[in-house]
Amino acid sequence: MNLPHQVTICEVAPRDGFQAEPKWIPTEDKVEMIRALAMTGVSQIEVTSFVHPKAIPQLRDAFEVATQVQDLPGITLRALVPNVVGAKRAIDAGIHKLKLMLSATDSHSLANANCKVEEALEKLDPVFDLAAQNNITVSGSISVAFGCPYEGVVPIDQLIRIITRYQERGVNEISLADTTGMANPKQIYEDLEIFNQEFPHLRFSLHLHNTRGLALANAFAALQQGVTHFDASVAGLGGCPYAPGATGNVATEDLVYAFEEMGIHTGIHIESLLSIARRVQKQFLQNGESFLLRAGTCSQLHSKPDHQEKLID
Ligand SMILES: CC(C)(COP(=O)([O-])OP(=O)([O-])OC[C@H]1O[C@@H](n2cnc3c(N)ncnc32)[C@H](O)[C@@H]1OP(=O)([O-])[O-])[C@@H](O)C(=O)NCCC(=O)NCCSC(=O)C[C@@](C)(O)CC(=O)[O-]
Repeated sequence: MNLPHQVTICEVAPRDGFQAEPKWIPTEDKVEMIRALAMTGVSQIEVTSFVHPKAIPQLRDAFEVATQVQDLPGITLRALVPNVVGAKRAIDAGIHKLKLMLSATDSHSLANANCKVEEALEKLDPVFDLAAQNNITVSGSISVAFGCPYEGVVPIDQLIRIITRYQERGVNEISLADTTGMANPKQIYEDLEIFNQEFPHLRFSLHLHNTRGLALANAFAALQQGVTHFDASVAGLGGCPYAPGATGNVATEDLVYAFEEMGIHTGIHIESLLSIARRVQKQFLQNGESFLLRAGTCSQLHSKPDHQEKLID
């Protein structure tokens, strides 16, 4: 089977994972978690979002968080931005890569960004110019790309229209988001086949939520279409508060484990990640799911049973 040998995973727990957490997480705890994640071998972390503090009160310390993690070596610091106000703050805070917030449907866009898709796209226009002036990388994104909790199936033409707009603005990478876990592997495979044909020079990445347990299968389908960039969230934290029924992202440890077992290199140390996941699970409320937290890795099963160890002692 023709699969990539290496993938890049962007850890999104500090943004997607925390954004809907109702209890205030002190800035120093957020910074500490980002620092711990940076030690796992991950190369990109979405550290926060620069959105309106009334929309996401938990991330109102975005500037402080971003400025306090500037010293992390070799880590691309990414932040989600919905418009030029957020982009300017993100750049001032030292963010390396902007991920643009955009929905595929008017209903989700109205709920999430207070305007329809066309207007949201227009609001992104000055972001491209600002990013270019500051030499900052921009990644496009499309929420509810594989199904919308308000409108159901999203016509492929609508996705192609949005991707075309991104391409016209010089975007090279587009993150396709399955916001409420409505995608299935066949759909992911077939949609990506079309996008790869229509946009051979664009890189598509996947942002999967595990709402219906299909995230790993969807990731596998994407691999078969050559996708090498994925988002994931430690302990499976996450969910968009403006998408009814949203639950956590695919757990980073599950994705890393699945890839590494297939011989696909992630660069991420699974045991370090699992120790963070255990802490996260204890510390935060979450609606995510992590199979590895429950079952451990297969190599953990190879340790001797208790009674044997006693006999040996
Ligand atoms: C988009 C807006 C800002 C529109 O909100 P709005 O009220 O329509 O904004 P506006 O442009 O009319 O401006 C109103 C005021 O807000 C200010 N403002 C304007 N922009 C910003 C900003 N960036 N940061 C701080 N302040 C801002 C602006 O300066 C102005 O201030 P005033 O002049 O009245 O004093 C708002 O609806 C918003 O912040 N939405 C964010 C919602 C959100 O964060 N959702 C979760 C993330 S998306 C997600 O989870 C999906 C994803 C990415 O993970 C992928 C997936 O799974 O689908």
